Amino acid sequence: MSRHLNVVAAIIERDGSVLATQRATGSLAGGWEFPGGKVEPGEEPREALLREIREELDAQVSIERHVTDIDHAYDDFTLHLQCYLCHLEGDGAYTLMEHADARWLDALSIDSVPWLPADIALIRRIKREGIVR
Ligand SMILES: Nc1nc2c([nH]c(=O)n2[C@H]2C[C@H](O)[C@@H](COP(=O)(O)OP(=O)(O)OP(=O)(O)O)O2)c(=O)[nH]1
Repeated sequence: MSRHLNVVAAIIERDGSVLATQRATGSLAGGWEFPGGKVEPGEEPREALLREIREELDAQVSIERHVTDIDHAYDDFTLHLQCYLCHLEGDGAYTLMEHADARWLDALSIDSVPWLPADIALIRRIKREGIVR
C-alpha cells in the first residue's frame, strides 16, 4: 500500500512575487516548492502551517486565505497539498533552516526553477489568480 501524505504549503506573497524554496534532501532534492510540510496528528492545517514556517524559515506569517488543494500521485506516495496565501510578519526577514536556496519569483520568473511535479498545477492557479504579476 502506498503512503498518503497530508501536507500544507505557504504561498508567501510580497509585491506580486512569491517565495520559492529548494529542497535540500531526499528523493525530491533540488526541486522547488512552497515552504510547509506534513500536518501532524491532531493538528489543524493552519496551525501546522505556522509551525512549519517557524521551523523552516524561523519566521512568522499571517495567513490571508486558503487558495486551493492539490492532489498528486508520485511513484511511491500520494499527496494532498493544502495551499494558503500568506505574508511575512514584521520586517520580512527569514532564515533558511532546512532548504538549499530560496528566491522571490514574479510572473516573469516563476517558471525559471524546476518546481516539484505536484506544484505545476498550483503555479498555473497562482498566475490565473494574479497572485504573481
Ligand atoms: N512543503 C511542500 N511540500 C511539497 C510541495 N509540493 C510537493 O510535492 N511537496 C511534497 C514534498 C514532500 O514529499 C512532502 C512534504 O513533506 P516533508 O517531508 O517536507 O514534510 P516535513 O517538513 O513535515 O518533513 P519531515 O519533518 O518529515 O522531515 O510534500 C510544496 O509545494 N511544499
